[in-house]
Amino acid sequence: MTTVQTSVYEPLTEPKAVSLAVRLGLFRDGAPLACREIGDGNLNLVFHIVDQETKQGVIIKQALPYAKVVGESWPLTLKRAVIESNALRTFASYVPQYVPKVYYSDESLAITVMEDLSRLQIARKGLIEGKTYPLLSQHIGEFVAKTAFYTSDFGMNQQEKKKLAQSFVNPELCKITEDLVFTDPFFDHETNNFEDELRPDVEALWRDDRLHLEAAKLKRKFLTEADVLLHGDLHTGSIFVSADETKVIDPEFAFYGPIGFDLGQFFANLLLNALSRSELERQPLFDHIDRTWDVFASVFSNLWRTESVETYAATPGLLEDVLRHAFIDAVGFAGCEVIRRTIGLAHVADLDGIEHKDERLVAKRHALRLGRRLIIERRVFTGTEDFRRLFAETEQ
Ligand SMILES: Nc1ncnc2c1ncn2[C@@H]1O[C@H](COP(=O)(O)OP(=O)(O)O)[C@@H](O)[C@H]1O
Ligand SMILES: CSC[C@H]1O[C@H](OP(=O)(O)O)[C@H](O)[C@@H]1O
Repeated sequence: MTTVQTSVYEPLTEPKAVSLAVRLGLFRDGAPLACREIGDGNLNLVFHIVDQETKQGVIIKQALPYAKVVGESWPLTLKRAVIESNALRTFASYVPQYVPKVYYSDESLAITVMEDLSRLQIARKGLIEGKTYPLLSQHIGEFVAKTAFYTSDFGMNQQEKKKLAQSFVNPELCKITEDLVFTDPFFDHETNNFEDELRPDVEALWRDDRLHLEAAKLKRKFLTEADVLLHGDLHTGSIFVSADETKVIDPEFAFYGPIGFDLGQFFANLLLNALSRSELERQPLFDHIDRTWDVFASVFSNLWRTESVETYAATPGLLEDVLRHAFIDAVGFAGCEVIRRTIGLAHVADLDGIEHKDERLVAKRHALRLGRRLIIERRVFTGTEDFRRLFAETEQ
């Protein structure tokens, strides 16, 4: 991986980002450059630098030595920038059409210089505006199927896979997910954040032994199953989209984990958007869940049958077993994500943006019932149509 180490770390400012872009020769000599810090995520700085004449831009993303959303009291490794640029390059070797081009990265400065995707829109924003994006699920299904297959023990040399997995050991970022997705929301923890009116509903979750057992099994999978290279945070805020193009960004949580995790996060964020919509406007979200799974299963199965490097791949029943477990796990992981985005530290604009408080509380209570049953009843799911059924059953 071509990540260079040149300078001493310091957080960039807009003028310093411009100087860096000039020093790196990213623009023609004398180009009139404008720069804005546009980061709206929880962790990093993102500088958008544009040549005002040609309108061509680049993105310089820089990790801070702490989690931006909390501040310096939450130190966080700068190594996540290397993980992010290496993950983008690894994904690009399988699905270049679905990730931004990485032009340059520097480990000491914790920066990734990449393609400017401003022509597209962040999927979460567009979905909140009611857009539907007909190709989103086909593209994400293919992205997940190809990256999962080609980084698995069935799609690559098994010794090389172990080395690749080593290079993506990502303990600090995984710990964030272990805590914020799988643990804190299920207990009375200081990171949780919810409206006072939800307290009785939340306390019921904290007392729910059955839920705890199933959440614990899912967390154990996340901790122990080094199956495929995951994006690790595949929510709709990590996807740029238009009517015909899809690009996945922000894989700083990448690591080797259970195959169903990315699918589960994506399903959950579609469900969170559905929770913010009226009944008549929800169908496109469920259609996206159907299509994501169908495309994933079909592309993954085709690769398994035609390109597998593992002798046992042809064993009748094995592929079906892998797909079945990926699906069940995805349902459970989706449940954890729905719950944590409702009462945990990091919320989503889909729910928090519901202006009328009573409506917001109705949607959030629905989210908690839905998340709980996704976790507990994941094994009785026979297909993606069960998301519709459970969504309707948990409405009241
Ligand atoms: N390649 C890109 N092109 C254009 N805008 C980008 C690009 N990458 C990130 N952004 C902008 O910066 C925001 C935060 O980026 P993200 O990678 O999600 O940061 P964080 O890691 O802090 O969550 C995105 O929501 C998007 O608006
Ligand atoms: C303290 S990190 C909280 C939350 O933020 C990350 O998302 P993003 O980088 O896209 O803002 C991730 O989902 C973490 O769980």
